[in-house]
Parts: sequence; C-alpha cells; structure tokens
Amino acid sequence: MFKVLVADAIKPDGLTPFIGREDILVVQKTVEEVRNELHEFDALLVRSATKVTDALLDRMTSLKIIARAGVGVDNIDVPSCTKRGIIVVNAPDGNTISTAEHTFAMIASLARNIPQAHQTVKGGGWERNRFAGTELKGKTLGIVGMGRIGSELTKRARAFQMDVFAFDPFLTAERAKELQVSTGSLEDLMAVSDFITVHTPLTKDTKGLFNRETIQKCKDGVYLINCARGGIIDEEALYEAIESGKVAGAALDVFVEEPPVDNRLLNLNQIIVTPHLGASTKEAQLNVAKQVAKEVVSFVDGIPVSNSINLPAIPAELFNRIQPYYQLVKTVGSFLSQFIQEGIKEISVKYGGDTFDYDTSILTKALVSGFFKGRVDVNVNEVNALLYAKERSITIGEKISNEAHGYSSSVTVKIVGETKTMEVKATYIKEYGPRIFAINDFKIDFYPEGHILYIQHHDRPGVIGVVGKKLGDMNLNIATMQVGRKEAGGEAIMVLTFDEEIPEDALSDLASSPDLSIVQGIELPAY
Ligand SMILES: NC(=O)c1ccc[n+]([C@@H]2O[C@H](COP(=O)([O-])OP(=O)(O)OC[C@H]3O[C@@H](n4cnc5c(N)ncnc54)[C@H](O)[C@@H]3O)[C@@H](O)[C@H]2O)c1
Ligand SMILES: O=C(O)CC[C@@H](O)C(=O)O
Repeated sequence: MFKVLVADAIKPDGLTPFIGREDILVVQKTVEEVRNELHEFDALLVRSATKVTDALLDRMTSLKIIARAGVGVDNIDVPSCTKRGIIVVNAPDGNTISTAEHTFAMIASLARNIPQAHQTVKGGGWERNRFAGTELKGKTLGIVGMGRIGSELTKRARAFQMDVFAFDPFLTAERAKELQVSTGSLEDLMAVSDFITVHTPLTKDTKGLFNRETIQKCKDGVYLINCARGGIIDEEALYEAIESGKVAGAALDVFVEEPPVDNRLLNLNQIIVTPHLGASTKEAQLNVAKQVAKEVVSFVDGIPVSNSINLPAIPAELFNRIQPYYQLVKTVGSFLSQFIQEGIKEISVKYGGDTFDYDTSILTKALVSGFFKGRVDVNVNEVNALLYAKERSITIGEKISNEAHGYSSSVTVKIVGETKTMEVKATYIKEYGPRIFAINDFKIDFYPEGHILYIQHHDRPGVIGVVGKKLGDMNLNIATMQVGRKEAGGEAIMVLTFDEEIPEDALSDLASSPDLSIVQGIELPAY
C-alpha cells in the first residue's frame, strides 16, 4: 500500500485523483498528529505550513515524493531531498491567476487608500480629503520578475491603461514585445516606476533586492508591493523609507516571519497587509490540489512527473518514446554492477543512432541509478544518482555518436573499476525487445532478464558439454544458451538463462572447474 500524508490544509475536492485507487491510502493529518508513524509514508503533500526540514526527512524514512500544492518550495529542504533521492514536485501554474488578481487588488487598494478609508468609515469617520488617492491611468508599473504571475499582471495593468516596465534577467526581447512591456536594468525600472511589484522567488540574489541603498534609487513617493516572498523587500529598510516619505505606501501579502510578530511595519498607516492570501481562492486551491494529487498518482504508476524541482521534466509523449531505452540502461547498469564488485572510477555511456535526438541526461541518470541499486543500501535513483556519484569521485561520461553497430540505435556502457574495465553494448529492437549484443568485444545476443549465468572459458571442444553435464547433474534446466568468441581457439563466453534462481553452490561448483575462467550469476529485473 502506498501511503500519502496530506499534512496541510489542502482542498479535499482536489484529492479526487486518488479516488478509486485501492493501492493508495490517503491520510489527512498533521505531521505532529502522526509523529509515531512518519516512517510509514511514501508521499507527503504540503502547502507552506509544514516545514520539511532535514530533521523531518530523517524521520520519514520511506518518503519517495513530496508534493507542494503551490509554487514556492522554500518550506522544503530541496537539497536534502535530492540527496536522499526524494522527488519534489510543485503546482507551478495553478495559482497564477489568483495571485496576479490579488496583486492587482493590492495595487488598486494602495492607490485609493481603500483599506484605511474602510476602517475609518466603519469607526464612524468620514475623512474624504485624507483619503484622496492617485489614478493608475498613465502611471508606470515596474514588475520585477516576469514569470507566470508577472506576465499575467501586465494584462491587468494594461486594462487600467498603465505603462509596464519589466526587469527579469531571463526575459527575452521577443517575449517582452509580445507582452508589450518596456525593459531595462533594475536601476532603470526604479528610476521610472510609480508602483513597483516583485514576483521572483526568494533566493540569495533576491533577498533584500529592495534595501536601504536601492530604495533610494526609486522615485520619491513610489509605492512598493510584495505578494511573492517576505524579505525580497527588506522590512527594516521599508519601514525607514516610509517614515522618511521616500516610499508613499506599501502592500504586503508576505513577511519574513509569518505570521508577523512584533513587526513595526504593522503600525504604519501607509502599509496595507493581507495574511499570505495570494493563492487563497477556491479555484486556485482546487487547481493546485488536483495538480499535485495527479503527480503523486503518476509517480505510483511509474509515469514521469511533470513538474519536478529536482528532476528534468519529460513530456509524456517523449517518455513513451524513450521508455524502452530508459529501462534498458537501468538493466545494463545492474548487469555491470553485479560483475564489477570493487571500487568504481568511471561510468560512461555512448548513445548511438537516431533515437537519441533529445536530452539524454535522464537516461544517464537511470543508468547510474541502475548501477547502484542493490549495490548500496541507500536509495539511489534519477534524483540523486549524479550527486551520489560525484560525492564518491566517480566520473560520469555521456556522448552522442552516429555509431549504432548495425542497429538503428544502441548504447555502449563502460565501467572502469579499480582493477577491471568492462563494456556492454545493447539495443532495443521493436517487437523483439532489449538485447545485449556485445560484452567486452565478445559478440553475443541475449535478452537481459531473469536468472542469468555468464561463463568465460577457453574455446575448445568439450567445454560446453562439461557445463551442460554439471548443470544437468544439479537438476538445473537451461532455458536459453548463447555462445560468443572473438576467434576460434581463443577466449569465449557463454550466457545461459534459467527459469529459477541459480543456487550459490552450483555457482561455486562451476567456478571450481579448471575449464572455466569466470563464472558469474546475474539477476535482472523482468521487462
Ligand atoms: N502570495 C502568494 O500566495 C503566492 C502565490 C504564488 C506564488 N508566490 C510567489 O511568487 C513567486 C513568483 O511566482 P511565479 O509563478 O510567477 O514564478 P515564475 O518562476 O514563473 O517566475 C519567477 C520569475 O522571476 C525571475 N527572476 C528570478 N530571479 C530574478 C532576479 N534576481 N531578478 C529579477 N527576476 C528574477 C525568473 O526569471 C522568473 O521569470 C514564487 O516564487 C512564489 O514565491 C506567492
Ligand atoms: O499555499 C499557499 O496558500 C501559498 C502558496 C504560495 O505562496 C505559493 O508559493 O504558491
């Protein structure tokens, strides 16, 4: 049973993708409520309340996937998840419209002092002069961060006849033209904008982007809006700038500490605030809950997730195309791993032929994870495979070439160990399935699945008979057998498959035969 912990307030209507799945158990409780069963959960669904720290991950030993019902993953220790092979997914576009609408509501409220006026009237006041505002028409809105929310905001600004000036280092001239916005540096934006709103993630570059020094570069009487993450506008600097009159007002949906405790900004009339409500609409919450629940279901079904933070995205159509090689490289990794039982220095792969016209890094990650699976007792998968190898100073090489060795496509995988080097060539043939067609330059052709016996021997009459007799005496039935050699009378190999696992004593008995130089049992997963 795959156990999912829904730890934060995630809309139950959004959990419909789990309905009818008898293999998935969904538990809606906080981390505290299930503190003694944390090790049992395979998936964790959160919003921003649950802090997914390294310490929590230590206790969730079965965790395979964390889904954030929203955009920002700053409440999740993503590097620690990556190290542990835990996939982190989010719901990047489910709350875009709601957050853009909320931001625009904040801009309009600031311009017309609506929250302050509302409060005064409710208190019996009627101060029309005090709350006179400013028109948005003809004013410049500076948008820092022109991603999903920033881009949506431009449409709302245009409807109010505002000019938009954008700053985003990743915004192309073509996209800016499409969005009908002027662009320039952050300083240019500060110099021309009457209202400035930030829509970036909180990173080391964006933390304190608006600080004592940079705020001084803004127009006098500017309005600042933050509906992204607390800290992008430095809270102390903002307080001082409002007190001095440099900033006319600010709207904050987010704070460095949430909820804000003893925050002086809350004492200022020029500040309007909401309690991190950007994404809090029924539509956004339904969208994000559905998106992340679908991701978890895909994960359970072995379909690649679409919005992973620590894995490359693979569209379903591409995955269907690469799937045969995805599984093949894992199998080849496992095959080689069972041969080379010593320290590894290098794993390299060459992709040959026309199948590989896409980013093959996911295949390389699958290969490396296939190599380590079963070899080490930590969870090595596509999320952490390259990091795991790097931490152990194992060089990973990847090349694309035209050479497919007579097939339409093939992969060549080489492992360099402390004392041994081994190379396998494999392909996938439609309707025949996967084939290993060369091992260390021995030509061979077999289906890499199940219980396999690899034997290396000298090519001379009678050796095959010796092997057959020994196996017969042990009552082991050979399912298939392939032989390969480089030249007559030289070294040769046999690859035999069996319907059942080859017992250890059978392997040691064969290994004691002077005719056989290598005897290796190999277990591979079924296709
Ligand atoms: N208040 C809320 O409830 C709420 C809801 C949703 C999202 N958010 C926040 O809003 C942020 C933006 O969301 P989004 O969906 O638009 O994300 P996005 O990834 O689509 O856009 C972020 C943009 O920021 C840009 N950027 C990154 N660093 C920058 C820098 N130093 N200077 C300028 N631009 C920079 C990126 O190029 C990108 O275009 C999220 O990171 C999240 O933290 C808040
Ligand atoms: O869960 C929420 O309501 C906040 C979501 C928001 O901050 C986000 O990053 O998507």
